[in-house]
Amino acid sequence: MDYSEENSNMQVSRMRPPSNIGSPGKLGLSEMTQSDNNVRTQSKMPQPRPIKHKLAAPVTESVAQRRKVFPQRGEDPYPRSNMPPPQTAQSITGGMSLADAGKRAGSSATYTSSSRTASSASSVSSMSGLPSSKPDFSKSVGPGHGHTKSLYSARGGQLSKTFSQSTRNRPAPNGSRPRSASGTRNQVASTASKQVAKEEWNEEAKRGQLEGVYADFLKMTKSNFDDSITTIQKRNIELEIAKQQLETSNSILTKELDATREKAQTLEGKLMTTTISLATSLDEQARASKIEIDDLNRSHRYELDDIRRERLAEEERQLRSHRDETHELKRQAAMELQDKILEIEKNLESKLEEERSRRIREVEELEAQIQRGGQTQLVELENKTLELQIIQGALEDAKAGLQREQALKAEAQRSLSGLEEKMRTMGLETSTTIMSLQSEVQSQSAKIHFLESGSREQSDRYAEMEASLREAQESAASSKTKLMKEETLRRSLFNQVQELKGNIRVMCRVRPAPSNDAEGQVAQIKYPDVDKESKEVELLGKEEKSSLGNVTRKKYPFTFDRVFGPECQNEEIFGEISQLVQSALDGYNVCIFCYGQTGSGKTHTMSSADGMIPRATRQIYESASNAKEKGWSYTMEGNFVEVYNEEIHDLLGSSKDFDRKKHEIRHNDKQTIVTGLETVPLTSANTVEKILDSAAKNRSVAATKSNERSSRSHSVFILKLVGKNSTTNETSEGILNLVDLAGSERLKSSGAEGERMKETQNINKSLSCLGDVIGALGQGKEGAHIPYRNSKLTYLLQNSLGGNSKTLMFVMASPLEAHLTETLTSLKFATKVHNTHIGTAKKSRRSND
Ligand SMILES: Nc1ncnc2c1ncn2[C@@H]1O[C@H](COP(=O)(O)OP(=O)(O)OP(=O)(O)O)[C@@H](O)[C@H]1O
Repeated sequence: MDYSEENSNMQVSRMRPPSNIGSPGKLGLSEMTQSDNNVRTQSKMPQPRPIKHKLAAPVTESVAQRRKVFPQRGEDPYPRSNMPPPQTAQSITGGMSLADAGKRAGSSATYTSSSRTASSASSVSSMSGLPSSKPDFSKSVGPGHGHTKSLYSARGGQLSKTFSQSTRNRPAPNGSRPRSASGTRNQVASTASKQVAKEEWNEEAKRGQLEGVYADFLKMTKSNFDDSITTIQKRNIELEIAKQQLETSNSILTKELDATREKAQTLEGKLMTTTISLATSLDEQARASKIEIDDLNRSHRYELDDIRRERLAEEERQLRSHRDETHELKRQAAMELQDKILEIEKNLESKLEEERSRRIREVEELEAQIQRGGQTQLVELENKTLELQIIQGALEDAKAGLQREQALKAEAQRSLSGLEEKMRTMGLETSTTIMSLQSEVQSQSAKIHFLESGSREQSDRYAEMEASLREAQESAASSKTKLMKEETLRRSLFNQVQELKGNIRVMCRVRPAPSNDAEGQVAQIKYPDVDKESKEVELLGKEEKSSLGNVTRKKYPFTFDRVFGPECQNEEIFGEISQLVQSALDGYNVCIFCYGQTGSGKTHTMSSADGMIPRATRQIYESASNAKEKGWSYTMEGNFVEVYNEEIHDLLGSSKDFDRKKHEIRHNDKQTIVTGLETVPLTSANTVEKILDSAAKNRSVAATKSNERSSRSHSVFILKLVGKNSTTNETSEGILNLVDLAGSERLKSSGAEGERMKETQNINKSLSCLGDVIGALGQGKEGAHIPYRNSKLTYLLQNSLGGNSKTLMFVMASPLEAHLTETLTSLKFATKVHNTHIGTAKKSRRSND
């Protein structure tokens, strides 16, 4: 390469060539090294191939960073650990500290590789004309690159050595060139300028000198070049070695990479196998787990089912025991209540009885006393009168005697005076006679006096007796009045007892089983308190077989005001209701009805020869006649009707008129009037029997499946009782309704069809209306609507059901197992009625006072 040629194209440097060319110092070598690097780049020296692609980037980054000045890179002068150590800088600056160098240069922020490069490049280019913009290999592999350094350090100490050498050979920064280098250069320049000044005028010499200088410079340059070439060759060798090392390491690394890849593949294979086996085992595990979960679920379900079953059984058991307990408690409470009521009743009854018997006793005693007193007094009076008469007679005799005596006395006195004269004449002989006569006169006078005093005593006694007789008569009159009052009190106390018993009372009667087995088996019916109060009845349901084969029977316990077993006769039953019948006489509206299915014994209880109707009328007659003594006189009249298919028929009329004659029910001033009815006055007890006979003939009887002689209508016997007390001027109006209801069996069990079905429907409708009326009355709301008008039966009984009346219901039960369902239905209905409390009854009684 011809450098002179090259220089001719270059701009002429105004700088004087260094005079000290022949002794190239460290600086010159250093600068050349930099230039050589550039030259090496120009001569297409093989660049060290980046080992890894990743290595290229940090190099560029390093270059870019190095191009920045400190202020651009921040205040930290050593942003990276690969910056040249301060010691190196110090050595470059000739023992001057970096801070000192900065101060001298006037800038503290020019210590950058780029400035160093630019300065060295420009100095070299200005001297050698080499382009300075070529890439600098040393920069790319220099110490500024931490990664590279570390890599190279790892690969071999030689390469590291080369780099450090390269670092050491690097020129100092432009602004802080070392004193030695600049001094040398200045010395050379001043020496040259002195020589030029001396030989200014000697051009030849000057040219020769210049040529010599130039030749020296060339020599120096050449030697410098040679040195540089040697260095470069050495460096080249080093680099070759480094390249070989790098290639070796590259091949090792490639091998390692291959091995690693193989390993990776193997591992991948293994991983795949492991993954597959794992997946398989996981699948198996999942399947096993699923099966296990299924098993667990199933067992859990079974357990749950068991627990649920157990819980249900437990709940049922508890419920049953609770129900039993509740029932027992209720029963006990009811029993206690009933006991209390019974006790109160008994107390009241006993008190009443005591009071009544005491009063009666008193009255009887009084009457007896009066009678006794009167009689004895009369006897006494008679005796006294007799005595008086005797005394009067005696008195008369005494008076006559006295008169006689007086006449005798007068005669005696006359004879005495005659005698005195005689005595006087006769002397002393007659004085004794006179004395005796005087004593006789005195005795006679005393006798007269006595008789006179006895007569006064007798008349005093007579007056006394008359006074006591008057007293006795007055006391008898007051006792009679008291007795009347006692009767009124008795009635009110009796009514109180009735009220305590309840204005709606329910009694149950179980009829006896038929003698033949034709009607089927007898149901199991128990009477738990038959020996005590006879208020309970318990039905045992049909046999039920549980899933475990246990045979059980359901118990149906019921409690009423009284329960009559099959052996009870009508007489005993009437004993219980006779007091209620008495209430009708006392002015109350009384309603007694029999309820129950067909054939359960309603008609037998109510209308048979010794049923409630004949017994009630008989009692009423008796009571009415007894009440006569107490001043009461009664008029009684009866009606007998039937309600059939919501029509009223007069049972005392002609059956032919049933369809022709329409009867209407009217309520007038709390009285019920049924138009067009035959009213029969009850003048004797036997009249009732005639009435019953006539009614029985007329009564609608139809054959049904349930009972061949079943009554298909409700029959109502109405007895009006109007009483008047002539003594107290009181009046009373009571009504006794004795109702024999139609059979209550359900439509389904009756098997009725056609006309019978219509009958059954109507019967059921009116019975259900009766239940509604009782239910509405039981609610006890003042002014509440009571659905009397919903059926003919309830409308007819309007004044005998509720407020102003006393009601008694007989629920009749059949003992047959075939009738168990119907019996239960009847008893349940009766229980509802029994649980109803109807307000206090009021008697229809007026006082004329
Ligand atoms: N307590 C009893 N003692 C004896 N026999 C009875 C008794 N109760 C009912 N009977 C008899 O049972 C049969 C049916 O009785 P009853 O006619 O009184 O039943 P019922 O309920 O009035 O039927 P229906 O609703 O059809 O009028 C009759 O033969 C009756 O004599």
